[in-house]
Amino acid sequence: MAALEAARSWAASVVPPELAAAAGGDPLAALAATAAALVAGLLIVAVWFRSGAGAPSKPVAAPVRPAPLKLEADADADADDGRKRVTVFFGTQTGTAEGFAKSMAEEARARYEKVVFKVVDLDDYAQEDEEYEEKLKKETVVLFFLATYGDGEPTDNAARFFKWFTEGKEKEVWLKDLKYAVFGLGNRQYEHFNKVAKVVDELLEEQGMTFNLLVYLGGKRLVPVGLGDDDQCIEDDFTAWKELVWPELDQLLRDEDDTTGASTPYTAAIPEYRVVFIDKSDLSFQDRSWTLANGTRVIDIHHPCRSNVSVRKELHKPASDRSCIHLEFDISGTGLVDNALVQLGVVHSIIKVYLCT
Ligand SMILES: Cc1cc2nc3c(=O)[nH]c(=O)nc-3n(C[C@H](O)[C@H](O)[C@H](O)COP(=O)(O)O)c2cc1C
Repeated sequence: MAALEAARSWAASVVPPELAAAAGGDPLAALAATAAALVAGLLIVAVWFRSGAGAPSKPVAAPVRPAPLKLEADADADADDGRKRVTVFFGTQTGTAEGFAKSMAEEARARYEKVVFKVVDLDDYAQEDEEYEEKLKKETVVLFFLATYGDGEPTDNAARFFKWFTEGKEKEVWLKDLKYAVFGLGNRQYEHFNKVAKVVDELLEEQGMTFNLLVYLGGKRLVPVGLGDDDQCIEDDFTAWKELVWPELDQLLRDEDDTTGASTPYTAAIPEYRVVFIDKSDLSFQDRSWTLANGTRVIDIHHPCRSNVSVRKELHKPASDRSCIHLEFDISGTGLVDNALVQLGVVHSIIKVYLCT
């Protein structure tokens, strides 16, 4: 008891009277409460530091392209079951080429149900340089989607392949059977527009040529290199290039008993259009649109409106026996789009159509 009294009188000398009053007038109780609060505070600080929240902030790493997801349809892509196979490679920095490669493969799977399409990051294709040759020898049809960066450089994930492919030894013998098509992703504002795609396309063609000339006649390059330009609309470039590729793939991938035909789910989903060529002087076609009593103009299949063709380009070379015409219709002023919104850039007044045979 004497010790307790001694402690209480020492506490009274160190604890401020207001604090002792808050603890019911007992300076020892006030001191105990203060010590408990201090210990609890220290514990909270210790836990906070352990959790890392109090650690000095680390430098933020540069964003890294997320690892590509393995597509479900790729799961059986390596199985040797006698099915035809197409490998779709991509070299990308910000994902556009990867997106195009996946979209192409997805559409192709619907067109050619019996064929295996595999989408591959060029970096993942081979761990060692020698593996590129080993694996490419087994390919029969490949599609490349390659972006160009910097001073005409490949993307990070295509750099190792590009170095090996451009600096490596002669490849003509094993390239002889490889059918290929290259789509480049670039921007015309840069000096080396689509350089990587152009180089890969040319090397593939050149390196197999000697052998091709000797052994058989037949192009290895399925279509001219696609030069996607994101200064304009790169999606349109991709669409136009695809229209050239499908007829070539039809020849390579369709079996004789294949009934899916070119009218695959993709084309079936597109509404049918009737193309009517009219003479400028034919006044009966001048205007069949119909205006309601309230002034609303009706435009439908029975009441078509005229629009001007602002662009007409044949995408095939003159030597080709096929045709793919890129048409652009300017529908401003037809009432199909609001001109004010067109002026603001909210909607487009150009409709692009590809007429291909
Ligand atoms: C920093 C930078 C450098 C680029 N350099 C080139 C170039 O030299 N040549 C070219 O054609 N395009 C160049 N481009 C355009 C890209 O290739 C184009 O945006 C492409 O669509 C990107 O594809 P990705 O998203 O698959 O990486 C460059 C773009 C950036 C941002």
